[in-house]
Amino acid sequence: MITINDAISKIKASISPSFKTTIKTIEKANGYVLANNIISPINMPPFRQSAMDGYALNLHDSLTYKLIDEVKAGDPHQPILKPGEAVRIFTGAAVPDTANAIMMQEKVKTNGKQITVQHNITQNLNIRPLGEQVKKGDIALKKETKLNPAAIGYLTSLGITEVSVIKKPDIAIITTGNELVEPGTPLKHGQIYESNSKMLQTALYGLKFYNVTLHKVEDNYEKTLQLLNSVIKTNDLAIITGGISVGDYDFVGKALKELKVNEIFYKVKQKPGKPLFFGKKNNTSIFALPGNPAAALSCFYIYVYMALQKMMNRTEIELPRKQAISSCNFTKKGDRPQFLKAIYSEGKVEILEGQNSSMLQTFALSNALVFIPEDTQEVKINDTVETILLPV
Ligand SMILES: Nc1nc2c(c(=O)[nH]1)N[C@H]1C(S)=C(S)[C@@H](COP(=O)(O)OP(=O)(O)OC[C@H]3O[C@@H](n4cnc5c(N)ncnc54)[C@H](O)[C@@H]3O)O[C@H]1N2
Ligand code: MOO
Repeated sequence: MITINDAISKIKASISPSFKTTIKTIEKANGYVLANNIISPINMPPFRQSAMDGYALNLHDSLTYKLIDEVKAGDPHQPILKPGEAVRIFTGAAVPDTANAIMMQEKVKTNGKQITVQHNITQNLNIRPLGEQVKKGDIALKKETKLNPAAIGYLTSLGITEVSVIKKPDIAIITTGNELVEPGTPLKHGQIYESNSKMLQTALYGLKFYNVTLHKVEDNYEKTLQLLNSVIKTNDLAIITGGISVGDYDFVGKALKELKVNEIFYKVKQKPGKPLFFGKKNNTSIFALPGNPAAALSCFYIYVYMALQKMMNRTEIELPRKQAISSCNFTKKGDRPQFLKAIYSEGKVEILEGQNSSMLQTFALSNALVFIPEDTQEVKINDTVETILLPV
């Protein structure tokens, strides 16, 4: 049995960022990481652009100008201004080459075809220069930038419609157990509804991993072997739940051994999630999470989350941790370090009742896990505790 820190270090050391790339249309690229530098195909702005509604001027020594024309946003024409001439102009419109400043209309008095500006102005005032944001041929966004809505807007403003990004992993969720049935079927004695697959799929979707397939297998060694063999070959990540403990019908460990999955660790000194397995075969990472639903989800957030971030080459790979003030007392049973379902708000955290790893009701109310280290037995009101914020 290894420590939590060892387990975390081993996962970090065994997963390298994925270099598989894929092309995404820009509207589907949010959350992806760029596989290459994006070179701007145009200047942005593509022309000298007015930043104000007002008057474009060809500056001269007097404050009075002769109004000769008008340019609206989108107009293609370029009036030619002599010194002392002005054109009416609007925000976003192309500034004529012969104009060298814009005066906002609030600071201009008009009198028919004559206008008077309130004071002298400097060259290029209120003109957004050609290529001010990015120049044609320059790097618009660097390789490894994670795309967000602003990036999608920015790249679209450059006329870009698709991008090459790091492919997100293909993920298989495999649930195991004879007792598991789909909701919709009445339960026979001894059966329960299978819930881990939907729970983990939802957690993955919440993290924007959508290439997820669901598989289930009964407690049968041959079938487990066959299924695991095929999903490991065709996915970047396999998340198995159940069948990893020591019971006579827990076949996952035996099957992984038979398939020559390289065991990186099995069993972590922690509660919940003691029988956690992590291994690799070729480039596929394999987690076998305990079947108990709350244990499976805790392990997902503490370990699988990190593996996913590492695959995506992200810098922040663990969930954020905060020191928080406990609003309740808690006594730990046993010496395993514990992750406790909790509600965090504004620096305070409440450890909830109902921490059993088979129970999800408490988890459903939680937005955090409080970490109690091995050497702490007791938490008292107002003690500071380490709190992991969940992405919920
Ligand atoms: N003799 C020992 N027994 C157990 C130990 C041990 O150290 N010695 N460890 C216990 C701990 S801790 C855990 S956690 C569980 C893990 O067992 P498995 O990973 O083999 O999981 P299962 O036995 O298959 O299932 C456990 C529990 O979870 C329910 N389950 C399983 N899959 C699902 C699912 N997809 N949806 C909903 N519920 C699921 C299953 O029915 C069981 O109740 O082992 C302890 N035993
Ligand atoms: O590790 Mo088990 O998760 O305590 O129920």
